[in-house]
Amino acid sequence: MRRIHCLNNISPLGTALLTEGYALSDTLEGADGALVRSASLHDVELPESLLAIARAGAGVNNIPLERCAEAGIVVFNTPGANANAVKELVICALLLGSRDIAGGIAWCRDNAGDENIAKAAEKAKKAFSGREIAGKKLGVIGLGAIGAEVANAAVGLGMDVYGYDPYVSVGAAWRISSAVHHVTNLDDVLRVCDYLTIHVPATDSTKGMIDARACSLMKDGAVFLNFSRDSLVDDEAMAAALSSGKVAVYVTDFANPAVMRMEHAVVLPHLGASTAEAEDNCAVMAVRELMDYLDNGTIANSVNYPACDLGPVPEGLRRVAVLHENVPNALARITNVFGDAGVNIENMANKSRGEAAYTLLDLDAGAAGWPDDAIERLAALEGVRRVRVVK
Ligand SMILES: NC(=O)c1ccc[n+]([C@@H]2O[C@H](COP(=O)([O-])OP(=O)(O)OC[C@H]3O[C@@H](n4cnc5c(N)ncnc54)[C@H](O)[C@@H]3O)[C@@H](O)[C@H]2O)c1
Ligand SMILES: O=C(O)CC[C@@H](O)C(=O)O
Repeated sequence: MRRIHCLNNISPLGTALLTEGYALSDTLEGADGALVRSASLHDVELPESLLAIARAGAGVNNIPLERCAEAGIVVFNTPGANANAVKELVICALLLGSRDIAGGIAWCRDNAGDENIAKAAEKAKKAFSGREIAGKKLGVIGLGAIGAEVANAAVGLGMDVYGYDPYVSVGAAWRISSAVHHVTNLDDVLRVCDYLTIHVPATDSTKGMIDARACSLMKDGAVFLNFSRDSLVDDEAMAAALSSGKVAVYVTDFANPAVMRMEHAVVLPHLGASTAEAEDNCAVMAVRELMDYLDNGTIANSVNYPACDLGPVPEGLRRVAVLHENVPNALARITNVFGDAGVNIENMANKSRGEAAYTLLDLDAGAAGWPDDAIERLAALEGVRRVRVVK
């Protein structure tokens, strides 16, 4: 029985896909796989039993990717599965940053007991007037699953869109409307746009990307949207930019004590992916990735190991999966273990990604029989992180 532990609430549409041979487990201890959303695993001890973690979502900054890779734990995410949900909220945020909708709603609530509220509203409304987004310039920083959708939707709303992403994938580039201006320098986007929205992952290199210098380059009265992660924006710099009027409104999906003190910040409690549809999509994709890895050794959409796929295990063969370091001679050492034992390698795949590598072998032991010590010998090889008989 394979045991799966959910570290957050995961849509039942996903967990219902767990077939015979799988069971949900109440604890991480003893689990083969884990499903997670935003729970932080940085300070969590990961049990020896754990083979894989699937993040039902895009951002993986809550998971210690390197520690997992070294321990032979494959981490997956679900690219694009919640992009539409985030795009829709970003469009809403563009409007929240343009019209004082939040102020207007608060005024109505505050005057709920006034019998003459209709008349009073006509007088009060000038305090909440705004501007239209059509015809304005929008800068989209990061053109992956979400950024590309935001850029295209904004074009549809009549905005003049500028996109910046030095690492854009070919697939994402194909999805971007030809009306989006391609900008190769972040400073240029910051300088020309009335609205800016950031859709890059939170990593060491993107931390504080929107700092005092970036804010100083923005147009006076720019509107900045952050639906990626709070670490991308230097809170002190943003507070100063809001106080001086450099930034008119900061709409962020990430509540923290610093942003709660900022005047002109519109703060949401991480609602970007909180739709039934996105939660279902992410859960279904995460469970499928986890099961395909546990059942067949297939890796698709991992963020710490290379993609690798030999399909379902052929009848009569034994599949062995080896997670190892990407070092010279690793493959020869692995295949020698079976050559020495007279086991035929019927099919094989070997892929690498940075310092990590993965080898899948479909084996036929034939008349010689399965060598009892093969797994121990593989596990003892230099640079091998984990060996598993998949089937
Ligand atoms: N608010 C929410 O609920 C919510 C939901 C989903 C995702 N997110 C956040 O949004 C981020 C983006 O999600 P996605 O699905 O679009 O991911 P994605 O991987 O499809 O896209 C990220 C893009 O950022 C680009 N990029 C990386 N570094 C960059 C840099 N320095 N400058 C410009 N571009 C850079 C990459 O090339 C890639 O195209 C996630 O990492 C996550 O943190 C938040
Ligand atoms: O699970 C969530 O609610 C948020 C997910 C989101 O931040 C993501 O990175 O996909």
